[in-house]
Amino acid sequence: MKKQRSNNRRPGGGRTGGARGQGQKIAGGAKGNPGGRGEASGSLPSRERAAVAAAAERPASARPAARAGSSVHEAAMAGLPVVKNDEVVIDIIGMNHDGEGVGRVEGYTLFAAGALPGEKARVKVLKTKKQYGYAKLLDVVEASPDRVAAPCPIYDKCGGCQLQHLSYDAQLAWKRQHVVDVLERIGKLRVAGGAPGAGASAGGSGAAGAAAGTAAAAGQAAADAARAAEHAAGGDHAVVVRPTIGMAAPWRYRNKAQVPVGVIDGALVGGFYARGSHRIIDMETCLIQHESNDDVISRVKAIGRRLGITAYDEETGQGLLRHVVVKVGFRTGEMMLVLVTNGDRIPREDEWIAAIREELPAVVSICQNVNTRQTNVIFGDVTRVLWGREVIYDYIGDVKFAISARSFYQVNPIQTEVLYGKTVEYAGLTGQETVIDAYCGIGTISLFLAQHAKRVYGVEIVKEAIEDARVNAKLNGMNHVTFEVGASEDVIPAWKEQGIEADVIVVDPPRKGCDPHLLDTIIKMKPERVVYVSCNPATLARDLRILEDGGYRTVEVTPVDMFPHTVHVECCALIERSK
Ligand SMILES: C[S@@+](CC[C@H](N)C(=O)[O-])C[C@H]1O[C@@H](n2cnc3c(N)ncnc32)[C@H](O)[C@@H]1O
Repeated sequence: MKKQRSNNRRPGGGRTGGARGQGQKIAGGAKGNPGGRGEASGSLPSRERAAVAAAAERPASARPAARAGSSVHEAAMAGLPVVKNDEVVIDIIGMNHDGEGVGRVEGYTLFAAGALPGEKARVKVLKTKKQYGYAKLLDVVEASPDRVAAPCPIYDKCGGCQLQHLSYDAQLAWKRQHVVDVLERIGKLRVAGGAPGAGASAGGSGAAGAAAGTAAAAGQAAADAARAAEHAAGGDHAVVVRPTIGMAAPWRYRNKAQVPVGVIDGALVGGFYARGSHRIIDMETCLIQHESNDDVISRVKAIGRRLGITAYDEETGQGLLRHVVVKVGFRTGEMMLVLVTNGDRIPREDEWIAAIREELPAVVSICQNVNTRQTNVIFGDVTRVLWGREVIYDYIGDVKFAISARSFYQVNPIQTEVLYGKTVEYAGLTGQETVIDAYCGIGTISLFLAQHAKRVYGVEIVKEAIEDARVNAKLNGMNHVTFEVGASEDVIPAWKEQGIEADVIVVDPPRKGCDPHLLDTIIKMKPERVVYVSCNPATLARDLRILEDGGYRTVEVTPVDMFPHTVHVECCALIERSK
């Protein structure tokens, strides 16, 4: 993507102001709007880490909203250098897990959404806590060379993406640096070339972010050399963190859209909830969504308006159409449309179906899901096929998958193939191995591994996912794969008791990481290799420390960018049994 330098903050922001000293107080101001979240640090000097870590310990939902009077009072009582509504100019020295810029006023940490590392920014304090506070970006006084103009016209309102204002190279470098930071800080691991200044850092000072992509490659070469030297010397090992594998074209990558439906000025609309609210904003295009999904949603809304279909109203519980869900098979082009409705009966159902079939020939499955509960959960329990097939098909690599209305399927199929390819590479399969895939979902990784293994066992806690996994194994003629429903921490010890031994164990847990009992079982089962696929570097680092203490050695970690322009960091780690 062409990098556009900009001195302006994100769309809708103010102008570039004049330079002022770091942390210089400007004025008290009008009422602020409390908001923002803070989580684990990425790329921060050690001084900030304690404050950021403290913020990370509490989930956003548990953090109380600021109360205007008490916030100012508390800040004054605590002797903080700023109080609510102060305006200050600060240097942004890092970016936290939520993509918020991190700055300091006399050692006090402020998080400001939209500000980038290396920038000087004028911000207004929204909320103060004892160790850190939140501020609103008013002006970028000095812009980072990594700042780009976000191409999405609704970026500021939507909240689905958090990093569109950061160049893609710098996003990748920041994700790698975030992994390095947590491995060192939480995992207490030594990262080859991971010390400050040696690796890529979009969160470093000033121009460090600009050179981040190149620095990543240079840091990597240094890392490889360091690792080879250590091996030769037989010394303490260092983990290699590879550069983040990004997308050649990091847009339009999502295969699934779930759009809430509502009414604006009497017309049926669908799009997204405005940031921090349940107000629906109409949207015609989403730049990270496959174009076909945009097209289907736009036409379905138009057909709904033509037929006088009512939209569900969250407050009154009245109205019919709640969500439009669309899935597309990137390889096959097949599409599924799911109308989530507040009730069984769809008025003029035949006309709906006829219009969709005529206008959208790629749609091979039209389903209805009924959800009459007053809840934020999208799907209800009952799904029926209105027309066409129950499933669409798609491929990851050479493996074919049947995807139903409710199946979980990775949303970025291009990068899923990259991630699973890395998993297979780290598993080091020759065709003779027995592999266990813990937290297997619908068996995507299991079947990918099964192409290269003697036997694969998959375990997953959701019964429907295991049913899908078995269907998919059959679809691919793979009868050397066994799936079982249950908690990995219960089923795998039972397998061990039954005499099942694994050469390789693959884990792909949810954000909270692996259950300690499972890690204990892995250590006792002594597989040669463990491959850890993680959507949360912090819990990955925590679990790697447990495996290291249990006689394993983390060899290499590769971040894979599954969700460009968002703060989500996915990675794959190779862990070997120490000799
Ligand atoms: C990150 S997903 C991975 C899914 C799959 N490996 C994939 O790539 O599509 C984590 C999965 O773990 C499942 N899960 C959560 N807790 C579990 C547990 N204790 N034992 C087994 N599976 C669990 C979830 O239902 C979910 O399908």
